[in-house]
Amino acid sequence: MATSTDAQEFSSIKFDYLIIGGGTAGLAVASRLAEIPSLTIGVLEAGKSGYGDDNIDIPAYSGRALGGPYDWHFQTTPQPGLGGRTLPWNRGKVLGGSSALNYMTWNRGSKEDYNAWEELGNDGWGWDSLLSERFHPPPPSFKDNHQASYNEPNSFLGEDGPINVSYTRDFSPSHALWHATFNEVGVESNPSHLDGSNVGVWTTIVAVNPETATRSYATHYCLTPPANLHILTEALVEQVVLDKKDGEWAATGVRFSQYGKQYVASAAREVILSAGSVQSPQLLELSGVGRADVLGAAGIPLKVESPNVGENLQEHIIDPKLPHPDDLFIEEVAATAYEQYQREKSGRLTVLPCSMAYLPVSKLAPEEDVASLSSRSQQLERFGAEQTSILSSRFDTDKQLGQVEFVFDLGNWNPSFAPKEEGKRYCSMLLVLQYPYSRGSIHIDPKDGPTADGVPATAHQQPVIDPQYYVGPHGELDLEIMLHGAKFAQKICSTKPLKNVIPGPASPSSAVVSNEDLRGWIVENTITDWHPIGTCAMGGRAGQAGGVVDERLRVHGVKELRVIDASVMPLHISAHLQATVYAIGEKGADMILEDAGLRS
Ligand SMILES: Cc1cc2nc3c(=O)[nH]c(=O)nc-3n(C[C@H](O)[C@H](O)[C@H](O)COP(=O)(O)OP(=O)(O)OC[C@H]3O[C@@H](n4cnc5c(N)ncnc54)[C@H](O)[C@@H]3O)c2cc1C
Repeated sequence: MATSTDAQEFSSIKFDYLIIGGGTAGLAVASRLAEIPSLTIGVLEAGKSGYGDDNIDIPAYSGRALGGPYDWHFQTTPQPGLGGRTLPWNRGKVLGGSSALNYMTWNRGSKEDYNAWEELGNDGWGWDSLLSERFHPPPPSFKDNHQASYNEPNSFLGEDGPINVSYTRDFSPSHALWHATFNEVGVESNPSHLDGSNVGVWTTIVAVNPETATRSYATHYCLTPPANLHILTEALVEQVVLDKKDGEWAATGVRFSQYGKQYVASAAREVILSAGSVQSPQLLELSGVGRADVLGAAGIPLKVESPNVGENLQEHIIDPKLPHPDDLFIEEVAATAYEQYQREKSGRLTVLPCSMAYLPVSKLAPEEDVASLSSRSQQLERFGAEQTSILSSRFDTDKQLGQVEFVFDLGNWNPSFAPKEEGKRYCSMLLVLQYPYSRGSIHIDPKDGPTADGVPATAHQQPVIDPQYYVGPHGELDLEIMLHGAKFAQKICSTKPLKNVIPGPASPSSAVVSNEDLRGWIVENTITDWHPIGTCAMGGRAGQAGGVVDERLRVHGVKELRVIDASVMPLHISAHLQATVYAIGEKGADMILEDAGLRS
């Protein structure tokens, strides 16, 4: 893996394009731009390379890197809607970014999710094949044994590309019960869940290369970088350098620090911000682009007033339910599992959560409740006519969109749950809200500056992350949808064949019966799904009044500066994010090359 930590040498290079953040989108952009040999590309990544580390590579070890040296260790502010709790918000501080930390699930939203972005005036962002993966089909017997089905021959899966996706080699014993249980309550298996509608029950594919049985992630875009691609690690970008060109602000480079020393690197063509949904808005604000009140309070001189920087934060949220498992677990012998993994690339260490189902609220709640939720969604004032119409149409029964996701996994996913019985093991039924109404924000913290000496807030400090979970009329709607989801999850856990191995509820306990109690349990147990978006959103027709970047991802009010990462999504999608983020990276790189006249 050819990266460098030589900041002195890096800052002496004359770059055409500089990319801030060597994460999921950033490395996709960098490697695509570097395909043009006449261009010189630089990437600055705050973390180290974790290439070859078992805690990143081995599928069943996913989760181990959370809270360790590859994590930014972010936290939300105390959330009134969660009883005052703060939530840890893990993000990857490592080459590959959050794609090195995630749980490897690989899926897409429904067709309507992307079409909604286009309907807002972001031309070119509708559902049209954006394939960035190389799919490895399983053998036919495997498909039947594990209900691992995808649509042939018209599958919307890539056949080329640096990211490899496949079915896991082995499955948890619980997966054999998953489809049948949903089928029993009338939910059909969906063999084409990647082709534009994810509604139904299915077996997910994952970002794992089956030949090596290891995680396939953004670093694989740049394993052997060409000579014109320079990747500097352990370099924290502190600011985008903005200079006046022909009377307008333009990005000309970045200021960064490494091991306590300050440097500048310059870009002749463009700077690209790919620091993710938490730090792309932070860096815009630190560079003088954002809300006047936020920048003023933190001591940052305002260059471009942009009211939506850091606003519009949307997050998927999880409620982990924990039924008692009976005989699902097989005895774990760690050393044997590791040996088997090394020898055969199979066994327990290749297992990931794969049991998925996405359902519309109309499958979870009585008709009158769905009508009431739809009507409440139309009365929300915040979103404007276009967004309100898109959001409320998600309750239409003919649309069949996956408003709530259900995932089953062995193990305790609930950090608030302390098992009462020593040695007792649990499994988790996760329910995940896909189209949240709650809107939060991420901003630089006025507490961090200006100090008494006039030093403003810096990139070394954590921004204020305030997702506003379950707050106000928007949040109440989210809570109601989660309530219906939680009841449905209880129904699934008490339906055969899953019921046969779950003797009874653990959390919520059997004492939690009324809606009121269940709402209380949701408030106490909701955690992040690590899917923040929207903080530098595409504004569509509304322009800067509706977002931060235009549909070609150019920052409003600043020339030669783009944002390319999860933060540009204007509305949430019903899916895990990485496939879409890679697609944003690939599409963003195409746009850069087209706009520079380097590709038609
Ligand atoms: C724990 C976890 C589990 C997840 N599970 C799944 C899953 O199973 N499936 C799925 O599809 N999605 C999952 N996701 C979501 C998905 O991984 C992310 O949405 C996606 O990777 C975000 O990509 P990004 O390019 O926007 O940001 P990132 O990949 O986070 O990249 C941002 C990069 O910028 C760097 N950076 C930030 N600030 C600076 C700075 N000032 N200077 C220099 N560098 C900087 C960061 O270190 C990082 O490398 C998960 C995410 C997490 C964290």
